[in-house]
Amino acid sequence: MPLIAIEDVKKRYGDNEVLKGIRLSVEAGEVIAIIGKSGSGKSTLLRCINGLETIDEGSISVAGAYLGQSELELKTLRLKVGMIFQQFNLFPHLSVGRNVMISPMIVKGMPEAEARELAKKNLERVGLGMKFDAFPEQLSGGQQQRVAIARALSMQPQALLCDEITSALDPELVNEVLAVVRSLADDGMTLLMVTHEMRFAREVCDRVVFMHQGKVHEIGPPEELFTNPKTPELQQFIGMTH
Ligand SMILES: Nc1ncnc2c1ncn2[C@@H]1O[C@H](COP(=O)(O)OP(=O)(O)OP(=O)(O)O)[C@@H](O)[C@H]1O
Repeated sequence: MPLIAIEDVKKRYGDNEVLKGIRLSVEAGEVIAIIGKSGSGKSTLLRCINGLETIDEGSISVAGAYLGQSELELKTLRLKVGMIFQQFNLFPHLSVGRNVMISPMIVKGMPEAEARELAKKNLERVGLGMKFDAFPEQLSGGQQQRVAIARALSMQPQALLCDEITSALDPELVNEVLAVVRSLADDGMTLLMVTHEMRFAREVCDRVVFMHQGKVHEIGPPEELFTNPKTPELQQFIGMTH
């Protein structure tokens, strides 16, 4: 059974059908890049998987739990799936360590000492063990995004959804964040990434999903999609990104 099963998902905003029947199965440990033009529905798909948006038709399940409409089901789902955004959204008035500790304490009722140990471990995992007591404004954008990754990891998710997590960074800071994502992939984390980093998609991802007008237009291993795109839409998209 796949870790994430997306079946015939449709999503509308008013008359605008943004997702037009998405089917996608993600196995545990898979790393998937989602690419496509602006407006093709990439972010909406991630937000639906995390339960930030409701779906109009179809079903989404994560580790056997279905994304239903009830608050309890939503909460269960959100505990299984972490999400990282383009903006880091750290609490400016809390130390880095507290930023990472706060969700497990509040959402899971984890005792403070345990949350502190977990935060230390996850900050070390993203190379920021020494920044535990620093404040977000004292960090570079790349470091802040790595804190956001540590914060997502502190919820011990079964999958991480990354929505253009390097797009707000200066070019010289992109690689340090991608290196952390690469190490998570090496450790077996299931990752779904909306990304414009085609080289990263090629090197790190097991499969690439090309979305076009609310549908999965092409899907396959990166070497296949990038070297031998089947549709004119993907050929054009690849041409644009080179
Ligand atoms: N909250 C919303 N209300 C109304 N329409 C929305 C909303 N969110 C997204 N849309 C519309 O849904 C479509 C898909 O948007 P989405 O952000 O998923 O695309 P995307 O492929 O992620 O694009 P980008 O690469 O620009 O982020 C767009 O036409 C957008 O205007």
